[in-house]
Amino acid sequence: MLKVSQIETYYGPSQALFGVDLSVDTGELVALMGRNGMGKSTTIRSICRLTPAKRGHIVFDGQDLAGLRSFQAARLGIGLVPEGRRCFASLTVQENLIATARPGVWDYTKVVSLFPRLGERAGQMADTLSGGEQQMLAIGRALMTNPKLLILDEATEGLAPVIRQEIWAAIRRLKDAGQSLLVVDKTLSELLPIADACVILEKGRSVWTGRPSALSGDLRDQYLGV
Ligand SMILES: Nc1ncnc2c1ncn2[C@@H]1O[C@H](COP(=O)(O)OP(=O)(O)OP(=O)(O)O)[C@@H](O)[C@H]1O
Repeated sequence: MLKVSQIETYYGPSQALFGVDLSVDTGELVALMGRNGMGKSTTIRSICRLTPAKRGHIVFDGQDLAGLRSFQAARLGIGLVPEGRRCFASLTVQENLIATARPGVWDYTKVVSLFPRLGERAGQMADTLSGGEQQMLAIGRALMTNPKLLILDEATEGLAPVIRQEIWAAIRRLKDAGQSLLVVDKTLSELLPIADACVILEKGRSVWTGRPSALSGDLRDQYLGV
């Protein structure tokens, strides 16, 4: 479904990615890992065409993304839950969800059944929600676009344990339903058991790809600092 080959990405003159390879097959959950500042968010921004790669190729669902704008990548079926959530503050929960709706299996009723709290808060403005509720809204909003691939960037960061559990339960349900997922998250104890493959980034390069079961203690020490 997604094949990223040797991408190199810059912020102005400053190079952040020096050659990242990764792929996500249909129905797979791929964990994108690495310490702080190693290039995970930049890889995601490159895939979504928010910070386009200068070199290398990204092919999604058979189409090369070169030259596309970010909204066009979204239209092809790449759904992003960005770091920091970015809900529409001046819209209600229901309006946030309906604003991005596109036809498919995910609709308002289904999103609210995944996150009942969103249904309870349907008429509330997004900026009055707790951080955890905003995160659920960000995931729900991405699902409303009916993405072929859903990308989650640190979706459980900084949340209370009980809320994190709700979000992990939702991610597991999505995976069980066959949703293709690319996930960045530091909670490896939750992420690894549901990942089909892991890609480790180090200084803007993909340095290891494999099954979670092959991720040895030495690799974790060397690249993840855990
Ligand atoms: N807007 C920006 N302008 C300039 N450099 C940036 C910008 N955003 C990120 N970088 C740099 O790009 C590199 C990769 O950062 P990136 O945010 O992709 O890493 P990350 O693995 O997602 O880290 P974290 O886990 O801290 O979010 C870092 O050296 C970072 O300082």
